[in-house]
Amino acid sequence: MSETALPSPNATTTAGPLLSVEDLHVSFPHPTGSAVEALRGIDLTIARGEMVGVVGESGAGKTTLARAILGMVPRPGRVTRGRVTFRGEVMTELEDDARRAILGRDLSMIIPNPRGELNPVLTVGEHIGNVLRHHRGLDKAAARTAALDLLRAVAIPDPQRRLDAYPHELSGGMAQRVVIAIALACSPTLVISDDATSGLDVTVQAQILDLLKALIRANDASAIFITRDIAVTAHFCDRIAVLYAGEIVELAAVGTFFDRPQHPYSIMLLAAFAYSSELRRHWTRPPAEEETLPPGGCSFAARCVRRQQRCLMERPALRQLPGGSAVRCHFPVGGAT
Ligand SMILES: Nc1ncnc2c1ncn2[C@@H]1O[C@H](COP(=O)(O)OP(=O)(O)OP(=O)(O)O)[C@@H](O)[C@H]1O
Repeated sequence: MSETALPSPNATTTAGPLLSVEDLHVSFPHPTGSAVEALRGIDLTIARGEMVGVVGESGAGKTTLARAILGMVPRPGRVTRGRVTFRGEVMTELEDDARRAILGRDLSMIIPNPRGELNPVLTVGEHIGNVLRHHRGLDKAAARTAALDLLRAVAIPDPQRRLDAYPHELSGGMAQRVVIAIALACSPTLVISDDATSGLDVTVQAQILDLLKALIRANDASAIFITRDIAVTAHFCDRIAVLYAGEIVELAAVGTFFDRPQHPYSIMLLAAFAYSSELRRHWTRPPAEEETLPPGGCSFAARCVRRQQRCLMERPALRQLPGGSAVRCHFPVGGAT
C-alpha cells in the first residue's frame, strides 16, 4: 500500500449533498431554569469531496454542531428543531443501533487529546483491528494486516513495532496519527475533525493536518474541519462557515472569505490573527463598551463596531450574496444590503 492509499470508499447511495443540516436548534437546560441555546438555526450542506472549515471562538457551538451531526448531543442537551441528513439518513431521528452502524464506518470524528480517548489496556493494533472487525467483518489476521497498512498510510514511524504498542508508549503526534488511522479505517465518506491537532506543537500540527487532508482527498471523502485557528481553514478548506453564538454569521468560499470578509465578526476574528494592532483596534470594541443589549436584535450587536439602531431591534437573517456566499448582517462590510 502506498503512503496515502486506503481501502476504497464506501459506495454512496444517494444523489444531492452528502450532508444537509437544516434549521438545526440544540439547547442545554441550565440549573437556573433558562436553557442555553447552543445552536440557533444552523443551515449547512456539504458536497461530496468538499472540505468545509467551521470557525468561531470558544462557546460558539462548534463541538455541539459536530455532535448533532453524529446524532450524539450529550444529555440533557437535545435537538429542539431541525434535522441533519447524511446520505439520505436522518441522523437526528435514527435509533442507536442504526446510528452505530454508520458511525466509524461512513462518518467518523477525530478529536483532540487522543491519548485520553485511547483505551490504555489495548494495543494500537487492537484499537484499529476492532474497528475493522466490527465494520468490515475482517478476521483477526486480516485486521492486523490492514491495521499495519493504515499505520503506514498515516506515516507513523516504525509501524510494525507500533502495532503492539500501548497508548502510553506513544508521543502526542503518534497518538494523533493512530486516532486518524482509526477514523479512516473504514474509508468514511465524511470525516469531522474537531480541533484535532490542538495541543500538539506547531510543526507536528502542520504535518498532521497535511497528512489528514491528503488521506481525505485520496479517498474522495468530505471533511468538516472545526477549529479556533482561522489560518487552518485557509490551508485546508474549500469553504468556511463562521459560527457566532450558535448561528452561522458568514459562509463563503475560502478565497472569497479571505479577500472580502463581509461580517464584522469575521473581520474581528481575522484581525485577531493579523500582525497589525491598528487593525485589531479598529475592529474591536473595548470590553468596557460591550454592553448587554436587549434580546431580539443581532447576537453580535454588543461587540460590533458597526452596529446601528436596526441591529438592536431586528435579528438579521442569513442572506445569500452573489457568488454563493451568505452573511447574517444588516450592514455587511462589503455593503451588500
Ligand atoms: N454538555 C453540556 N451541558 C451544558 N451546556 C453545554 C454542554 N455542551 C455545550 N454546552 C454549551 O453550549 C454552548 C456551545 O458549546 P460548544 O462546546 O459547542 O462550543 P465550542 O464552539 O465547541 O467551544 P470550544 O471551542 O471551547 O470547544 C456553550 O454555551 C456551552 O456552555
